Amino acid sequence: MEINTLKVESSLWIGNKRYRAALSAWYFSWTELDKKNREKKTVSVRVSEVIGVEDGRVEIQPQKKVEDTDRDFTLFYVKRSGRGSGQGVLWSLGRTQFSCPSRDLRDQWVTQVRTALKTHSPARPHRLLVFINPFGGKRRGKQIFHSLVAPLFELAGISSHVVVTERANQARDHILKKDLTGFDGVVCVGGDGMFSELLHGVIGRTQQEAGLSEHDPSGVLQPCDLHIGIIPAGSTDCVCFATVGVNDPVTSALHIIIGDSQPLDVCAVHHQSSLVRYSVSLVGYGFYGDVLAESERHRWMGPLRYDYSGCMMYLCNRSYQGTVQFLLADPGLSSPRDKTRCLSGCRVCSESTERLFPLSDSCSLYSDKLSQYSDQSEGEWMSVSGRFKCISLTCMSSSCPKSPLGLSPSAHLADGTGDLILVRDTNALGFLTYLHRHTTSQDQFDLPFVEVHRVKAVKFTLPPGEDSGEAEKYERSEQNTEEEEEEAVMEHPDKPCVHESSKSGSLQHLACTAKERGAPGKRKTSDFLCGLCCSKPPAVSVWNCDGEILPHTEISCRVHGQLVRLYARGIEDEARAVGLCEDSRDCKGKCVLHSR
Ligand SMILES: Nc1ncnc2c1ncn2[C@@H]1O[C@H](COP(=O)(O)OP(=O)(O)OP(=O)(O)O)[C@@H](O)[C@H]1O
Ligand SMILES: CCCCCCCCCCCCC/C=C/[C@@H](O)[C@H](CO)NC(C)=O
Ligand SMILES: [Ca+2]
Repeated sequence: MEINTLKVESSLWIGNKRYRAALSAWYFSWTELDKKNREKKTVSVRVSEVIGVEDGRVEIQPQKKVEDTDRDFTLFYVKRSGRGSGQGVLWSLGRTQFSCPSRDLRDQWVTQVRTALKTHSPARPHRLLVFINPFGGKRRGKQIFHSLVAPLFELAGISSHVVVTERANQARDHILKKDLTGFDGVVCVGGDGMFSELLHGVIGRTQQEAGLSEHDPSGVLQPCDLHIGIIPAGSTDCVCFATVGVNDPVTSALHIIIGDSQPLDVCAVHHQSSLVRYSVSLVGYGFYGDVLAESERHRWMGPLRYDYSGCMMYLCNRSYQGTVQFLLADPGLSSPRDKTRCLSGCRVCSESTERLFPLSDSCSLYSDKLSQYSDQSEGEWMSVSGRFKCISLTCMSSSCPKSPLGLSPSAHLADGTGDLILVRDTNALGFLTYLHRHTTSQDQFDLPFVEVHRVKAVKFTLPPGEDSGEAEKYERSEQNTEEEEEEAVMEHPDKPCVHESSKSGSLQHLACTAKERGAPGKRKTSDFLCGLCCSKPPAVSVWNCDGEILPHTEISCRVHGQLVRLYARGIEDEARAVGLCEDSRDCKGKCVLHSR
C-alpha cells in the first residue's frame, strides 16, 4: 500500500474479483483486474460524494445489519439512479463491500477515507436542527424522516435535534428566538409552507444579529450563513423540486449530507413601509391567489385541494384590474425567453455572485455582503395597466410535479432577478391554453395576451376607487350572504351565469340564470359551482405568496440576490450526470466527474 498525503492505492477484493483501488484527494476509484492483471471496468466515486465508510460488512437498508469481519470495510456513496418524475436526477445510497488482505490494511483504508472526507469535503454539516410538520402533504413527515432520512444522517455522523411541530410558525419562532449555537443548518420535513417558515426564521434571525431592519423596502439585507435543507413531504414541494430537480426524500438527504450549497434569490414583499413576507417561488395575483384562497377551504382534501380549486377557479373565469410597475433587470445578462435553463453550476448565476458581491472572495463569500444595491442606479420604472387573469412574480423557475418546467422555465435560482409574468384578460380557451402549456414543453409566453419581463422590483396598485381592497374584503365578497344572493335573484332574474364551459373546443355559457339557480337554501349540490362563480365576482383578488394569502393588495416587491443558501446544487444535467460518472471508460470524459 502506497500512502502519501493524498493517495492510497492497493489491491482489494469485491466478492471473488480482484480490483486495484485508489484514493486521491478527489476520487475513490476501483478497477477490476483479470487474471493477467489487465484492467477492466473502473468505477469512480468523488470523495465529495462519499457518504461514509464503516468497518465490516454493513447494510443500513431496510434495516441496519453489521457483520464485524476484520478484513472488510463498506463504502457508502451517492449513486445516480436515473431520472425522477421531474427534470432532475434521483440519487440513492450506493454501497460496496471491500475485502483487504489484512486487518491492518483495512484499518488504513478506513482511516484514509475518513481523513479525505474531513480534508476534502469540509462543508458538510455536523449538527442539524430538524423540524417535522406531521400534518404536511399526505401526513407522512415523521415516517419519511425516521425511516428514510435519519439512518442516512447517522451513517454520515450527523447529529440531529428533531422538533415535531405542534403548531404553525413554531419552526419560524424557534429559529428567531432560540439558541442556535453549534447548528450548521436547519432542515424542514414538509412542504413549501414549512420551507417558508425556515426562510422567515433564518432571514429574520440574520438581520436581527446584523442589526438591520427588514422593513425598509429599498434596504439591503444581510445574506444568511445558516443553510436550509428541505426533505420534501408536502403537497407541491415546489422549492425542493426547482432546486434539486426531483422531490425525493433520499435525494435531498444525500445533498444535505455532502453539504451541497445552492444560493437562492429571495423576493421581499412590502406594504408601504412594512415587510409583509418573503417569497422564493410565487408572488401571484388573480388566478393563483384565487386558487389558494379556494383551496384553503378544502385542506381536508390534502394535495388534491389544488386540483379541485384550480378547476373551480378556472371555470369562474375571473380577471382583475390593476397597474403593475417594474424595474427591468439588465437585458444583456439573460432573458426569460432565451430558452436556456438554470442547471447545476449555471454560468449566469456564478457571474451574478461576482456582480452581487463584487468585493467578496471565494473563501469568505459574503465578507462584504452589503454591496448589491449601493452602487447601482435603479433604472427606469415601466408601467402596465389593464385587466389581468393573473400576475405572477417568481425568483426561480417554480417547477413542480404539476409543471415540470415551471412558471418560468428559463428563470435562474441565483441571478438576483425575478420573472414577472403578466397574463392579460382573455377568453377561457385562451387561458386554458396558457395553463396547459405549463404541463408541456410548449412556450407559455408565446401567446398574444402574455408578456414576461426579467425584473429587479415590482409594484402593484389598484385602480382609483378600489383603494383598500384588502384580503378581508375579498373574503367577504367570496362569502356572499344568502340575503345578497336572494337579492340578486330578485333584481336580475335573467342575468346569465358568468362562467363558461369548454365543449368540443367551443366555449358556451352554461344555461344558468339567477332565477334558474334558485335561492341558495334550495340549491342542489350540482349548483355549487354557480354559487361560487355567479355571486358578484370580487373586483379585487388576493396575493398568493408561496402558498400563503397576503393581507394586503397594494404591495411592492424587491429581489434580494442570493439571500439564502440551500443544501442543494440546482438541477443536474441528466446527460452529463446519470450513469456516466461511475464508469470512466463509458463516459469518455463527458460526465461532470471526468470533464474537469
Ligand atoms: N403542527 C402543525 N400544525 C398545524 N400547522 C402546521 C404545523 N406545523 C406546520 N404547520 C403549517 O402547515 C402549513 C403547511 O405545511 P406544509 O408546507 O408542510 O405542507 P403542505 O401545505 O401540504 O405542502 P405545500 O406547502 O408544499 O403545498 C405550513 O405553512 C406550516 O406553517
Ligand atoms: C389544464 C391543465 C392545467 C394545469 C395547470 C398547471 C399550472 C401549474 C403551475 C404551477 C405553479 C406552481 C407555483 C408554486 C407555488 C407554490 O409556492 C405554492 C405553495 O406550495 N403552491 C401553490 C399551488 O400555490
Ligand atoms: Ca432569480
